[in-house]
Amino acid sequence: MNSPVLSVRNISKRFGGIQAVDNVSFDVKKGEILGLIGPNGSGKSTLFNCILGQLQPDDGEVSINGRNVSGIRASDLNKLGVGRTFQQLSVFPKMSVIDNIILAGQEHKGTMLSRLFGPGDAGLTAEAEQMIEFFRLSHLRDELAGSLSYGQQKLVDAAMAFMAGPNLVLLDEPAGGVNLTMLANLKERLVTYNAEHGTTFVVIEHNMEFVMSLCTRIIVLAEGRIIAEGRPEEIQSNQMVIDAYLGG
Ligand SMILES: Nc1ncnc2c1ncn2[C@@H]1O[C@H](COP(=O)(O)OP(=O)(O)OP(=O)(O)O)[C@@H](O)[C@H]1O
Repeated sequence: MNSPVLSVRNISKRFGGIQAVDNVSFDVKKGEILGLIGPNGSGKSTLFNCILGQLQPDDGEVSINGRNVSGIRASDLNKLGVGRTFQQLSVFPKMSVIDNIILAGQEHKGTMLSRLFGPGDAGLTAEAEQMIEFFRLSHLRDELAGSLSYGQQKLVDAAMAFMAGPNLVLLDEPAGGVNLTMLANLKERLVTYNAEHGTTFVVIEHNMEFVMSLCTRIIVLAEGRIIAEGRPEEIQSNQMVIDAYLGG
């Protein structure tokens, strides 16, 4: 089957007088790492939230693996193997790293009340242990998530998103506030996961070095519209993109 993992068709979203996303369409194929870049306020997060069912678009349609998911609840998207990370960290600071990751697994499996009941097991410990090892967090397994450095918490956040056993992961500014050593680690882990599992990523990012070296394709948004699309090297030499974003 050749249908794209993610298909976005004519998505528009307005907030009062602001056209945050304006008739945006694109497809993402299995195994692609797509970067979504653009100036502050260009509509990247709004587009993510429309894709993930956290905002209802005014127009347009989103399909995942050929299935129209417009109007679907965010929690049901998890069950389709869609993971996400947020611009703001979503770890529970007073819980250990392992418990945060197990809990994320419970949520992805649709245990809606898991956050109220706290971490049980639900057969997820072994999976969580593997995820901890994969993200090289074993030495921090039992530490409270809130005691970790910001970069380490971002890795925990990523591990949580990956507990969906995802086909598709949307990462919202994974590099934001992360130091250089951690960044290299994060990028290497994402590339390895992509190569080993064929997982598709869509990444919003302002760190150009990170996004250009991580992604196989880049889409540039400005004022809610796609102004360019191409390979990283094409985007970096695109005059319209330099004028609208990279040049500043
Ligand atoms: N809930 C909201 N209510 C009103 N306006 C909003 C809302 N969310 C976003 N906007 C506006 O929509 C536009 C697009 O914002 P959005 O956050 O999607 O941009 P962005 O590209 O993700 O920005 P950044 O890079 O700063 O995160 C902005 O003008 C923003 O002020």
